[in-house]
Amino acid sequence: MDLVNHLEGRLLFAVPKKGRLLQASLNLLEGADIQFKRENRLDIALVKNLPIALVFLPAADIPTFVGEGRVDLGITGYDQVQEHDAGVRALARVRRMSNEWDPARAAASAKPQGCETVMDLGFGSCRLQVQAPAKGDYAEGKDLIGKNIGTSFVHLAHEYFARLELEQEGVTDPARVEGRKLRTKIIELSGSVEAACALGVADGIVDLVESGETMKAAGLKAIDTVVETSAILIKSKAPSNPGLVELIASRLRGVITAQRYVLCQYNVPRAKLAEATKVTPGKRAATVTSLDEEGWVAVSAMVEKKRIAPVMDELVNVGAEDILVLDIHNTRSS
Ligand SMILES: Nc1ncnc2c1ncn2[C@@H]1O[C@H](COP(=O)(O)OP(=O)(O)OP(=O)(O)O)[C@@H](O)[C@H]1O
Ligand SMILES: O=P(O)(O)OC[C@H]1O[C@H](OP(=O)(O)OP(=O)(O)O)[C@H](O)[C@@H]1O
Repeated sequence: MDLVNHLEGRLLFAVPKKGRLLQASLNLLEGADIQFKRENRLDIALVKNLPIALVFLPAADIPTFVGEGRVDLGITGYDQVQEHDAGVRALARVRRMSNEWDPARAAASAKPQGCETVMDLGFGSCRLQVQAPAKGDYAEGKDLIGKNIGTSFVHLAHEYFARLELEQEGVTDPARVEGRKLRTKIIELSGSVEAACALGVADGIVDLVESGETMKAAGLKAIDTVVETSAILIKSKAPSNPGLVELIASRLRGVITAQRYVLCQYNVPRAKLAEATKVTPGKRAATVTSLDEEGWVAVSAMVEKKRIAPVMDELVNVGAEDILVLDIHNTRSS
């Protein structure tokens, strides 16, 4: 089937085609019952049960497609959106300074540009950090001013060092950051950035750190954080079907909540109810029902998965009995 000719009337939804965000994104789509079959090597898949087409793109390109309004929705890292936005600021500055810049024409091409964050998706958490050799003398970002910096995040690295250089010169005007000609040399690398210091290409790097294992193995240490990031859902400023965007967002929110929470049920003497519901206040409020046994009630409340063990300990101390913890398959709320 010629998929490109079947996109008419469908909401375009960009999903990372590989890398760290791929599997968690696919799990989320499955949880939201977005059904599709991706043919081998094809980067477009039609959703069977909704008027959506999934477009599989590199995470780094998704903010561009969504920001230009070519794709309605996308899953990518917050770091990638920040890098894209820093690139747009740099380009705008170059245009303003060249003859190409025509404010009237820019205002006339009025299609809203840029993307908006719909929600945090709760996975892909890591930090974009400035790193230097663990055994070297560089202890802070400013020690790397004037040095060689390897990174895939060239625009964020440029802005970071532009700020430091201006600070060192005592300049406080933030407008001078964009497009500043740097004394620091930013070297663009597309992967395995950590190798750059050991191989003499760079004095320091700006790259992502999650567990810190890659950084440690390369003999590096983090000396500053540029951006804290996690996966986010973004939408274009003028999506083709805002109602469908809302529906997808609501389904994804339901899946994420279900992944984060468990349902805790227990019986407790009515006299201890106030104490017990302080331990499990629920998302909005705990559900309390009377038991056949005089003086006892049953309580059920959602509890964050990561807190469930101490919560159960506290419930036992309060006098709760028959404590059950149940997985939540899916949730929905307005
Ligand atoms: N170690 C990590 N832990 C958690 N999230 C990460 C990690 N590394 C990257 N990410 C997130 O995943 C996004 C995509 O990174 P990833 O390295 O998977 O990209 P990729 O599309 O495979 O590109 P590349 O070919 O450059 O590696 C990053 O922008 C970041 O938001
Ligand atoms: O702190 P850690 O848990 O070790 O993770 C950090 C590494 O993960 C990412 O790279 P990835 O493995 O995705 O490959 P890449 O270098 O090709 O981008 C990132 O660029 C770091 O290299």
